[in-house]
Amino acid sequence: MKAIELRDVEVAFHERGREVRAVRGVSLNVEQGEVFGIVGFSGAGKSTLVRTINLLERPTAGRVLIDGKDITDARGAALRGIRRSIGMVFQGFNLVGNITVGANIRFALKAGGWDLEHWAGRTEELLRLVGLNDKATSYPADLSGGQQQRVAIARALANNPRILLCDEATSALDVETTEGILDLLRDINRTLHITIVFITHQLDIAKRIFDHVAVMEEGRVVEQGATFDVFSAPQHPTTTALVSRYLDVALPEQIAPDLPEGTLVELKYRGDAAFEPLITDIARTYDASISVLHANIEYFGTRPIGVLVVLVAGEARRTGEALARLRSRVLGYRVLTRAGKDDRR
Ligand SMILES: Nc1ncnc2c1ncn2[C@@H]1O[C@H](COP(=O)(O)OP(=O)(O)OP(=O)(O)O)[C@@H](O)[C@H]1O
Repeated sequence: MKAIELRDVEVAFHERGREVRAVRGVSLNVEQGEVFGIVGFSGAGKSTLVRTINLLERPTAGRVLIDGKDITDARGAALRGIRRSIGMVFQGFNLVGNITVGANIRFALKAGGWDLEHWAGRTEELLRLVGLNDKATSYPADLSGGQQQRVAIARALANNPRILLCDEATSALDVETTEGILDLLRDINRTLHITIVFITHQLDIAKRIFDHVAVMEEGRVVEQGATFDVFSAPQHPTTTALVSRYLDVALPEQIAPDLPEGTLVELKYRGDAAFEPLITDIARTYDASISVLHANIEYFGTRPIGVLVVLVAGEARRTGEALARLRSRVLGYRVLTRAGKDDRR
């Protein structure tokens, strides 16, 4: 079942007589219970698009459906109800600084219409869920960035939302803290069955938790699908650029000039296919020498994408045939120059 459906959504801003079309005719479906990612470079329209889901940004055109119900024109009490059923967390945490962690959460409970008698119990329950049971009386400034984001997540979950929107929720955090927050979000997604929409420009986040992903560029969704499929065989130049930035191998320049003669090639392949036998086979068939200089496997969810850098040497014509054969068997093929700079073919 679809938790979120966007149909031909447009958002235009008017700034000093100029129109900015931040979102241009975006249609996408987010299934109930999944983690859906939106990736793209800065200014692509990701935040604006996600803000249409809870109508923080009202579409200029198009429709927004939540659980099959068209909410595009909701106002007043109906709009407040929708906002309560959709939690949101931001890069900058957005906690109120001069009140305690507990008070920040009670704020959300009050807005959600909870009876006073349930506030204490619910606050404790939420803080326990995010692993901060002992922090109710602390102030946000006394917590680490990761802890502050945990409070923001607890607050966003206060009113039992069915959907959680995360806008660059880990971008202000270091790698280890990010991992903790991503694990927490995955747990919340699995145990509470909350659908998550997560914006990021970082592929290492995308590969860890997204089930499906949409790639945005200049207000449009240029590619979408299952995360592994999109990133293992990108179709659009923006996706290719995102993946390349993440997966490309930079050989240390000092070893490159010392390498023996031959062609240096970077290969990308779906890591579930056994690749080593193929290399041995090609080397034997074309009487070429193929040495593996670098091998790396990156997991997207449970599925791997492999990156290899090989040096192919031998008699020129046979080597050319070996390279052509290799190229026909991989997802990505790139000839590297000795200085480590690429020479795209
Ligand atoms: N309130 C606004 N008024 C005018 N223009 C806006 C407004 N909000 C966003 N924009 C413009 O819309 C475009 C998309 O912005 P948006 O923040 O949605 O992109 P983004 O992909 O989330 O970028 P980032 O990753 O940098 O946050 C940008 O050109 C931005 O300047």
